[in-house]
Amino acid sequence: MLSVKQAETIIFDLVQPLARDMDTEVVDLLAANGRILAAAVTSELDFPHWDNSAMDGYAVRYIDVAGCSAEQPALLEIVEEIPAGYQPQRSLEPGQASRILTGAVMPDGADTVVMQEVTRREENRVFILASPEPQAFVRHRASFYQAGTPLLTAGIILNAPEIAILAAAQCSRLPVYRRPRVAILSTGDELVTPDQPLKPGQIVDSNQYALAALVAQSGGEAVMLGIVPDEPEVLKDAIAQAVSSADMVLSSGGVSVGDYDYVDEILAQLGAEIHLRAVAVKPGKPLTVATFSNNQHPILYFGLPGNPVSSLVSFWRFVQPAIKKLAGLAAGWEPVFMEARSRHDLHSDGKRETYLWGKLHLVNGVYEFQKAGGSHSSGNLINLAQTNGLAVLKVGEASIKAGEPVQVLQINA
Ligand SMILES: Nc1nc2c(c(=O)[nH]1)N[C@H]1C(S)=C(S)[C@@H](COP(=O)(O)OP(=O)(O)OC[C@H]3O[C@@H](n4cnc5c(N)ncnc54)[C@H](O)[C@@H]3O)O[C@H]1N2
Ligand code: MOO
Ligand SMILES: [Mg+2]
Repeated sequence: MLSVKQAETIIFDLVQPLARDMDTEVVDLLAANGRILAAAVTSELDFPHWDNSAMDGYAVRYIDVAGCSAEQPALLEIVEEIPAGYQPQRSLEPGQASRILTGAVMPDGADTVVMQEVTRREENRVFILASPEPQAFVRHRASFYQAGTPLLTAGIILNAPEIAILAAAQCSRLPVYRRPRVAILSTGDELVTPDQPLKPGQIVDSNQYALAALVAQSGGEAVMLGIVPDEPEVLKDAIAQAVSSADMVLSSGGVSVGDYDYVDEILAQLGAEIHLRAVAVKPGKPLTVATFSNNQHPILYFGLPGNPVSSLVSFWRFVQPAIKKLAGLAAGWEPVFMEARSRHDLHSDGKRETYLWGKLHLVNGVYEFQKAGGSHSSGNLINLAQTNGLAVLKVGEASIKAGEPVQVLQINA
């Protein structure tokens, strides 16, 4: 059986990001929030656009005020008032200053700003009561960004800072990657939808909903294909349809060794290349990963285990990074682990890499891991509520004692 690390390498290497030339759409700035930029952006504007003042005060010539003090103030004549948004009309001559406000354009001749608090105004004259540093409080043109140089690179996620930068650069329509379409189907004769009456022996298809929520959170567009019975011909048609309509397919159930576990067999019949069938991980051991290469873009197929927690853990560990990479994210799509101090003794059988779900708490600057109470059975959904981390016990690591460090995979972040 493959280790988690080996499986991860195989899976992530199989993912080919959407194409920058074809798989994009142009959206308005606000609609770009959370999307992935598909082309590099440069601006023809310098930032700041002009030399301007960082303070409310007086624009001066440094040479006029160097060495002054409260005892021996420099006295300057005020020749103009420059609020933000106003183009200065006067150039400073020796002995002159301009009243200037934060963000306003520096007048010609001035090289330094003196903040209001170290001045005393008398009508159209100002006393400078302390010697500033040369060029104090001047934000120089292009000191933050030079026109024509790279502003934002392709493959980054657009959040509030990037939206602000793009607005400032007057980019109101942007090329972003389209969201990858991820088809989801649930297999099992025992499954019903949440609004169907439950007969004895039946259970509700919760995986479809959990996976759809996770796909959306990961930047994909979930295409919910519903419940497919454990009938090979029906399942075959459903998988074929899923593959032809999406960039990635997720099924849950039917990947173990039971009499009704048909997924692997059908994938083989449909001509898929199967890359792995099981991983030494708990929960989530039966995991089938296959590719269909009959399309322009290879379609990655994940046959997730049916147990509710197993399918989610497989998603968090392997599928989420794959969707983010597929979606065009150039960096930072990998799973995020953080170190925490365990609040409890954690146990595993040491044979498979084991993931225990719980909550990370930040206490005095240190993360602590609180294991969820109740059963850590892969069939128990209930105690997953409000968890945000999966503590990892490596193969051969049968226990981690309370107070010891543990690696925790961040989920639902
Ligand atoms: N003899 C063996 N039996 C099993 C093994 C094994 O190695 N040898 N592995 C076990 C492990 S580990 C897992 S995990 C499960 C995986 O089973 P399948 O992927 O084949 O899933 P199913 O048999 O279809 O269902 C398992 C379980 O999950 C429930 N389920 C299925 N789909 C959904 C859904 N959409 N929403 C909610 N719950 C779902 C299903 O009713 C079953 O209870 O196999 C073990 N067996
Ligand atoms: O590996 Mo299974 O996923 O324990 O339930
Ligand atoms: Mg089964």
